[in-house]
Amino acid sequence: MKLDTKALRYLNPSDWRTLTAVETGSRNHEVVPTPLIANLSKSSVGDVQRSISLLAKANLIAKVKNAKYDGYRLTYGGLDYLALHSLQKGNIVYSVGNQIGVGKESDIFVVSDEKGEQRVLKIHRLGRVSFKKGVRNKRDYARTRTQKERGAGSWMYMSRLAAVKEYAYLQALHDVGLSVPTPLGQNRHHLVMSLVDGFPLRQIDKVPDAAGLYAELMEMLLRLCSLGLIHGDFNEFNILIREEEGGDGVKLIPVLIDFPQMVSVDHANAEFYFNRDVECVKRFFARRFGFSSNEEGPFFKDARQLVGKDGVKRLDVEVEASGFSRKMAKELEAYMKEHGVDGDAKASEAVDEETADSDSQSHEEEDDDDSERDDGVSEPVTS
Ligand SMILES: Nc1ncnc2c1ncn2[C@@H]1O[C@H](COP(=O)(O)OP(=O)(O)OP(=O)(O)O)[C@@H](O)[C@H]1O
Repeated sequence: MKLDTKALRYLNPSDWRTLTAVETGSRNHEVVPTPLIANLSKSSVGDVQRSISLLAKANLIAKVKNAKYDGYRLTYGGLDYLALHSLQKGNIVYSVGNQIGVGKESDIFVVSDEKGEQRVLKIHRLGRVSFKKGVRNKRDYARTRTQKERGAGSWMYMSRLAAVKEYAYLQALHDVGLSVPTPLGQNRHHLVMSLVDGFPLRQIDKVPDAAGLYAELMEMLLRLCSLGLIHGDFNEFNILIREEEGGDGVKLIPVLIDFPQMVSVDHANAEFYFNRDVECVKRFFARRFGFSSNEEGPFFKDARQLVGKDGVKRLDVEVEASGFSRKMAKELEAYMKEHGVDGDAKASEAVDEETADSDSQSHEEEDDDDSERDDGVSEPVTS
């Protein structure tokens, strides 16, 4: 989805208040009635009318005729503006540059701060799939939705949860020195992190020391486990490789970038996810680099022993306490399950030698037409 920031500069305070009013009103209104917008925005009637028409023209809000009354709803563009505006006020983002990634559930942009330093803006867009197909719209306006559907079930809320989750893990992992981008800020469904100067492992054809890199990735999985976490989507799409000059030549450093499925080692499906992570790396190294380790494992039962060993912090517990609660985790998980969101695990499994070359592209194409994702990776336990 495009992020057209043109109007960002010319919105005046009344426009921002009006946009915020539509957002606030959306919490309990499918379609926010115009008088409510006026009321919430605390602007004069004339100002509100002007702002509404400007916001509608810029596609930040959309007019909806509902059976009972006319009103407006916030668009993804409008929510983007509110998030960006807050990130700009917090001096986290100054300007928005090129889009560098389109995921199934997110868009990635390069942004810069005031000094021109480049950063990455990741915008979570859960629910975009149903929007595209109009499924959700039809459902939304055909009947009155329950409170749960309006609030907790909405794309806005779920996208925000996904960003809160990613940011909480990013912070926790960064704090303990795991190789992840530096978290820089989060607002609504947006999060900002440092730009990693590297490429997804997926795009790398040759490595000087496959055994070394493999060992490092397994080490990372075990380290995560010792911190109480299972990645759940640990694969060549979510590991960036950057080069670092060292005394003995160039070293390849893996950086973990995406944790849509991160779960606690105590999660009912922890073992399944752990094994799948291990298998993903094994399969990729065999296929791409012709490397297979002589060692079996690592096994979950051994990895599980590492949890909390030598006083290591449990990040699953910490993250839960830090703002991404167990209730939020459950809501997000249920939503992702319902919508067939399952990271890249299946995509990685499905690709064989023939398609492996043009992969980054095929991954994107897949994102586009595979709208109703049905990854079908069976999980043994439903929690
Ligand atoms: N911090 C970063 N630095 C550099 N590039 C990044 C960074 N974060 C993401 N990218 C780029 O954007 C791409 C998509 O990122 P990410 O995997 O986080 O998005 P996603 O929406 O979860 O994708 P998908 O759903 O397809 O897995 C990455 O493959 C990488 O090329």
